[in-house]
Amino acid sequence: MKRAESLQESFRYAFSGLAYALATQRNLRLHFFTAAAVMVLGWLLDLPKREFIVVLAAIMVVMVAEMMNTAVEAVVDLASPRIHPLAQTAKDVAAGAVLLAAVGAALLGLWVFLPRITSVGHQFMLRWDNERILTVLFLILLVAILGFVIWLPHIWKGPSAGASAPHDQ
Ligand SMILES: Nc1ncnc2c1ncn2[C@@H]1O[C@H](COP(=O)(O)OP(=O)(O)OP(=O)(O)O)[C@@H](O)[C@H]1O
Repeated sequence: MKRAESLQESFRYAFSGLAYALATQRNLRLHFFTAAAVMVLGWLLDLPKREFIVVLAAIMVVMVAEMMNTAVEAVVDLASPRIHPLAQTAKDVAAGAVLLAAVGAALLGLWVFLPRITSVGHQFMLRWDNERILTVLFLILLVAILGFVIWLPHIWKGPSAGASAPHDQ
């Protein structure tokens, strides 16, 4: 069995897992883009810190659930490449966990944002007038991160890239 020999190596494997999930799982990328949009909205609306943290936590829960779902799919495909009721249960329950997290996050998002949504344009102009450089830097950073996430599936050559592990499901 392969083991991480140092903390640095453990982190490298963890980042590799994150990159793998982002490169191969369309749903995770979708969550990622939704999260980016929600963050921009929160920033534009000057969301109070406490609410921002709660929204961020909900986003994290959805992403973690999606990654756990990917891990479950990989393990199930490894342990039971053939059709089996238990394999179905494992995959369905993992998918159900993602659904639950996503519905919870969506409800929380509506609760936090809906009352404020009408003032988005006005808030953007205010930000633009008061913090032009910050706004530009923030948007550039965001576009760079999103560009990287879009580009990742085309360049991904990490572990099990060619294997029959879950791919863009
Ligand atoms: N080995 C298996 N035995 C029985 N049923 C399976 C098996 N593999 C998949 N299934 C069924 O097919 C469904 C879809 O499985 P799949 O591996 O394609 O995941 P998915 O739901 O498409 O992935 P994602 O969550 O990434 O969208 C599962 O939820 C399960 O009901």
